Formats: sequence, structure tokens, C-alpha cells
Amino acid sequence: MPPIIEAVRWDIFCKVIDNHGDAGVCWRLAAELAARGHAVRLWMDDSAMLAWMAPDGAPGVEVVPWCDPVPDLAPGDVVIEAFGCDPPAAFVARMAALSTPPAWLNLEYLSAERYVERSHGLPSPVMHGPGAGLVKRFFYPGFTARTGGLLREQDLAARQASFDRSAWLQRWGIAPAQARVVSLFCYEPAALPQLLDQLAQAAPPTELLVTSGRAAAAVRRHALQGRGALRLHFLPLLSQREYDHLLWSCDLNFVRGEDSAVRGLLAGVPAIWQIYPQDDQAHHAKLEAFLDWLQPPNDLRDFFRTWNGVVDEPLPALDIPRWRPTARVAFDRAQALPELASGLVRFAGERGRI
Ligand SMILES: Cc1cn([C@H]2C[C@H](O)[C@@H](COP(=O)(O)OP(=O)(O)O[C@H]3O[C@@H](C)[C@H](O)[C@@H](O)[C@H]3O)O2)c(=O)[nH]c1=O
Repeated sequence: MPPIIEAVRWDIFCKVIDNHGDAGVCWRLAAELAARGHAVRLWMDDSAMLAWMAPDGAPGVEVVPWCDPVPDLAPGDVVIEAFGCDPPAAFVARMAALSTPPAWLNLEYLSAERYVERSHGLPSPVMHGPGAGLVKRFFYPGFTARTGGLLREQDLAARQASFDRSAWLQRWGIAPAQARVVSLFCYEPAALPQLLDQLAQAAPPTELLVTSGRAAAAVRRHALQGRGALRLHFLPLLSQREYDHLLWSCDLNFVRGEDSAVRGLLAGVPAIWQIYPQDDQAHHAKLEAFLDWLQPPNDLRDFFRTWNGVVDEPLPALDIPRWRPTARVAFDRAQALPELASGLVRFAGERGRI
């Protein structure tokens, strides 16, 4: 008999390091667990981003300030720390003091590398400090059935089916029939000037929807306005839901980091992922592992490598029609992967109090 799950209380800890991904992943997870009927406290050291990312909040999610002293709240049934952010010692002490401590999971970064299958689910006994005696377990998102899979809302297909692309694009003054529509969410790729040149010179015309922040600043350093076949649209910060609408409206999406990369896959159109660059070049191996999973044609593979600075070769020409089948297959495979929020519920149930 599967365990009967009722009124599960989750504490998710989120430390905002940089960019939007920490808040983005944690909010999406919190909202997904709440959509399954769970009560979620999302502890954040900086929740300012939620004002634009999730302006309507979500029923069942309570945002709690992660401050010092830690609010006097008893731990729930499951504690998730995102990306090894170390919940506050006082809270961990409260966990350890319970006769049945909560299940404690560390939600890790997304990667298609092989170590993910090996590490998914491994225990890490806490030897010292206020949590001594507790056991933390690693939970890895990933791209195979033996990982935690990807976050995928239950109503995603219905939302996509009822989405009115033309109406959405019209709001930005874009008539899609006359142009290809591309979104840009990136850091500062060295190949960006090449991309802008290519789009300015090549037919058909391109409507480039540039997201707010680092991508917009990078574009503005090279082009203050469109030229040739390129028209630029600088977007405001969108809510996560509206960001999805952007991805669903485009013929090609440039995505980055972690959460938008998954959203790009789930949009079902070609997406170029700029992986969060790391000083030790760890993102190179991450990219190659993802490309092995994606199985793109050679020019698309080369595009990814140049865009991520892995090679210093010219950017191949965009060939969106030829890249579509790869995106469709990836979409189907992503749909078939384990769904992360449901997997977390099962995983915590098998090992913890629920
Ligand atoms: C552009 C845009 C993004 N978003 C959301 C989508 C995502 O949830 C979030 C962006 O997060 P990501 O795609 O992960 O990219 P990011 O680069 O912002 O975040 C990164 O942060 C680093 C600290 C991590 O190490 C990286 O792995 C990654 O998570 O912002 C909006 O809601 N509105 C917008 O207008």
C-alpha cells in the first residue's frame, strides 16, 4: 500500500546567491508542492524578486524571512535546503530535538552528467554541530529515469493548449507571420555581437525579445537599436507565468542557468542554453553531457559550444526549421522523465515522516 499522504508541511530554505535561479527554482517547487495540497513555508534571505516573479503568490505557500534570530517556528515534516544552502543552526537544532525529525533533503543543481544517477538519493549523515545524528539526503534533478527528473506543473499542457500566441505577441507590436521571433535570456556570451550581426544581415527579419537585466545590458553594449533585418524589443521583468508565455511565443529561445533551461525544453521549440559559467570551467563538462542527451545535429551542437565559450569558432548560421525536430523529441523525452515535485513527495515518504 502506498503511504497515505495528508497535510504534509514542508520547509524550503532558499539563499539568494546571485541571478534569479535560486528564487526561481525554489518558488516553482514551493508552488508545485502547494498545488498538490501540501503546506509550504518558503524561507528566503531575500524575497524581493518574488514581487515580479510571482506577484500573485500561490495558495498554500507562505514566505518566511530567513533572518537572525530565526523566526520561532517548529519544523514541519520535510525540510529541503536548496543548493546546499545550510539551514540556520537554530532551526536544525529544533529538527534534531524532535522525537521523529523531519526528512531532510538537499535539492541539488541540474546536470545531465553521469555522477547525478550515482549520487541521487545518497545519504549524508550529519556528524557535528546542532544536526549531529540527523541524515540529509541528496536529491538530484536530471535527465534520466534514475534521477529526480524535472519540475513540470500538472496543468502545463492545458495552459499551453489554451495559450493565444498571436494575441500575446500583439501586445509587443509583433506580427509573427512576417518574421521569426526569438527571445534572449543570457549572461554576457562573447558570441553575442556575432549573433546580433547575423540576425541583422540574414533573412527573414527577426524580432528579438530581450529580457530585462544582464541580457539587456549586454545587448545595449553592442546595439542600442535594431538594424537591418533585426528589430529589438526590450522587455520588462516578467512573472514566471509571463516568461513561459514568452517562451511559447518564440520560434527560438536563448535560455540560461537552470530553471529557464527546463522551461525552454518544455516549450517544445529550439532553445540554446547558456550554462552558468564557472571559474573552473565545470560548465564545459555540463554542456557536453547535456548535448549527449539532446543529440542535436552538428551545427546546433557547434552553436551551443560557441555560445557557451567552449570553443572559439564562428557562430553557425541559425537554422531554426532544421532544429525543430530535435526540440520536439527533447520535449517528448522531458515529458516522460520523472516529475520532480511528485518524486520528492514519494522520496520523503519512503524515508521520513510522511
Ligand atoms: C527573464 C525572466 C526570468 N524569470 C525567471 C525564470 C527563472 O525562474 C528565473 C531565472 O533563473 P535561471 O533560469 O535558473 O537563470 P539564472 O541565471 O537567473 O540563475 C542561475 O543562478 C545561479 C545562482 C545558479 O547557480 C544557476 O544555476 C542559475 O540558477 O527567472 C522570470 O520570472 N521573468 C523574467 O522576465
